[in-house]
Amino acid sequence: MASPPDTSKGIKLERYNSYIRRVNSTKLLNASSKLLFRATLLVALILVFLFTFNYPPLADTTNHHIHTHAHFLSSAFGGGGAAWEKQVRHSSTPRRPNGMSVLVTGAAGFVGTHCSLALKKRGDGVLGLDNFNTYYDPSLKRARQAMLSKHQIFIVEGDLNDGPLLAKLFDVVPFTHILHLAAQAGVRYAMQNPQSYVSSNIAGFVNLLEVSKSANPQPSIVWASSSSVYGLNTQNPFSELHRTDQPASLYAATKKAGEEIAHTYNHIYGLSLTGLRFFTVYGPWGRPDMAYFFFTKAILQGKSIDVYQTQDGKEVARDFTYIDDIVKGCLGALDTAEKSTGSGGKKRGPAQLRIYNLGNTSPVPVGRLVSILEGLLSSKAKKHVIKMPRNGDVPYTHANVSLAYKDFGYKPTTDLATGLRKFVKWYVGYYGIHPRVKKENDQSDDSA
Ligand SMILES: O=C(O)[C@H]1O[C@H](OP(=O)(O)OP(=O)(O)OC[C@H]2O[C@@H](n3ccc(=O)[nH]c3=O)[C@H](O)[C@@H]2O)[C@H](O)[C@@H](O)[C@H]1O
Repeated sequence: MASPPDTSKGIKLERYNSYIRRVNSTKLLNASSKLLFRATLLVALILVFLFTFNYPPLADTTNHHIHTHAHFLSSAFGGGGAAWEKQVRHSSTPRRPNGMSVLVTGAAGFVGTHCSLALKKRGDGVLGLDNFNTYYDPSLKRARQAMLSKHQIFIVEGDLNDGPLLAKLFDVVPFTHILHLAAQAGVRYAMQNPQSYVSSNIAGFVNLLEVSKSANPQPSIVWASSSSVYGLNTQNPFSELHRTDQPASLYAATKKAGEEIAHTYNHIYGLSLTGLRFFTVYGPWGRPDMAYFFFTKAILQGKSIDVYQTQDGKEVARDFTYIDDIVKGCLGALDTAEKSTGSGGKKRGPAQLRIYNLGNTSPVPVGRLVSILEGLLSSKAKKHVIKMPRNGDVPYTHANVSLAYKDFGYKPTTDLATGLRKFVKWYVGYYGIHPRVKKENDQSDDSA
């Protein structure tokens, strides 16, 4: 009889194999938990990094971001996060039927702040963009930002030259309009820092147009040009038909370049573009680098001011235009802006291309500006009358606004004395000054 086969070796082998399987599966488990741990650590590190640098900032109150932003500008935009996107959407959503959704660049600037408020008050959606640069006191820009924030207007802190950031904004919001006011302003500063004009007014504008032409839908764009484009033009009052090929400053040249660049993007991509030539805009929440503003400060401090006159001893004059009139002009231009005709970078037909003067139609000599301020501040200015330095200034500006009147009813209504009274009232309130400001004829003023 054949003996039964010996199975003891097979059983031993089977036990050994199952032992090996157990050991291997434990190793596998350990390896995968290590991998999971490392991945979690990496995600946590990325999150800590993003929150530390707060980019893009959620609610920014310090100057710290001016520097961190510069650091990030060269790198690609990293995405905004859900809370950030919610703020962006909320701010830009219109609250009236057929309301606009407007991206306001330079929203923490003088004209940007006033226009943002006016748009929001009538039910349009407004998202601000501003780089809070230090060309003039950024704390004034922060104060404007705080005022806008009270009206549920969110300002994204970023630069026009940050392509990924702009693209992200257009991903999140289908803007119907852009009110493009961000720029390097100031005529005389262009001799000190020419590159900043090229960077903001040319490169930044092109970047904005690049993103706009690729957007779907393409927005309609209204943007700030300048009375300075008339340069050495001698015909008066300045009409949009007059020559603008003789700029007297680099500032003017970059604004004129903007007008030509607008033509190109309109021609190739069907972008609807409206340029507004602002004439020396002044008023509450204004720009400290402008003469009416720093004259006020100097007069109150008893310091001397330089009052320019032309080389042949004549008075220099400006068509000073009050901010509320400019805001009406900006809204009128937005309301009459036709849709862009292209989409996703392709033109589908001819689109609107416009240029308008927005001035006051009533030039006032700088000497008269000073005497109005003296009256309002009850202080004598220490005037130092000098020949206008060769710094890009022009002797005289005077707007013909009949085109803006015809197309959107633009009609300035504030004379310089009335506007300066409102400015001085704001100035002394904002800076907490108690001068001997005249009280008579004082009218209530809602400032912004
Ligand atoms: O319309 C514009 O497109 C520009 O308007 C504004 O430029 P300007 O009209 O030059 O305003 P602003 O500097 O306030 O000088 C006012 C007057 O004071 C004279 N002026 C100036 C300085 C000084 O020390 N003394 C003086 O007499 C000076 O000669 C001038 O006659 C904006 O700044 C500019 O960004 C742009 O938007």
